[in-house]
Amino acid sequence: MKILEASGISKVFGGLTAVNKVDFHIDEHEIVSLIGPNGAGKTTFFNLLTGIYEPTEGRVDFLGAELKKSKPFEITKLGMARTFQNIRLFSSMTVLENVMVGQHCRTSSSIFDALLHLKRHKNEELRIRSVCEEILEFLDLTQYKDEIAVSLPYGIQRHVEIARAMASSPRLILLDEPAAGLNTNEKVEMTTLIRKIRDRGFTVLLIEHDMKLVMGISDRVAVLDYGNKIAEGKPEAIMKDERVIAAYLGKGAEPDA
Ligand SMILES: Nc1ncnc2c1ncn2[C@@H]1O[C@H](COP(=O)(O)OP(=O)(O)OP(=O)(O)O)[C@@H](O)[C@H]1O
Repeated sequence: MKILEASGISKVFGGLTAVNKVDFHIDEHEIVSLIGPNGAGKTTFFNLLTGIYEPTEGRVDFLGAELKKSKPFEITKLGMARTFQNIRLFSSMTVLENVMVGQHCRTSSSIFDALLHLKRHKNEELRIRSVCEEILEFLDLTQYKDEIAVSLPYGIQRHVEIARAMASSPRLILLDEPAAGLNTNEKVEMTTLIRKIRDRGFTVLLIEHDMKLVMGISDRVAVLDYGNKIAEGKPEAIMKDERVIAAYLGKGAEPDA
């Protein structure tokens, strides 16, 4: 089942076409990677999917309905969560608190319930805490739950960001360069984590520059170059695609170099 579909989407900034008439879809439970050289339009494409930008033309359908002028928080509520290229954790909060923020869009008690310390709010708090503790357990992060998130190693912080995305109970998780800044061991752990979240039932779309990770984990890979989708297919086919090699990897380069 198609969970997300972009049909002919473009984004023009002044005179620059950052994304040009791109068709794209992702099926439920797939892991799909979006690759391309610097400036190819990957982040802009993510921003179009998540409501940060409105397409200049084309449309995006998520779970069968068009995302027309939807704001990012509305899209999160619909079931799409994302992480960012630069880690965005709350600096004064613990790991558990950061993850609990992710559940915010699923709460039903109001600010007044909280201010008045109503039982409804307390029960909600307990429910959120238990959901988030389970996510931390699932991602082997329980030992860090009371630590200040930003004091932890970079690799762990990236896992916490993904835990926070999971906490909004999304159908689709978008990961923007999850392996950026990670060392070799951390990249292996990240690969394991992404597989694990897919096996739990999530659908994953990632932007990633690390070819080893991309080719090892993806069911499908889409390639952007100067805003155009120049190739799409299984990793083995993408690695051999002449246009991809020329555009992205440089002629004669090995994809896992
Ligand atoms: N807000 C903006 N205003 C004007 N131009 C922009 C804006 N955002 C991106 N661009 C331009 O659009 C093009 C695509 O940029 P984008 O950041 O989407 O590429 P990318 O593939 O994500 O690159 P990278 O891999 O370096 O993150 C670039 O030429 C960039 O300079």
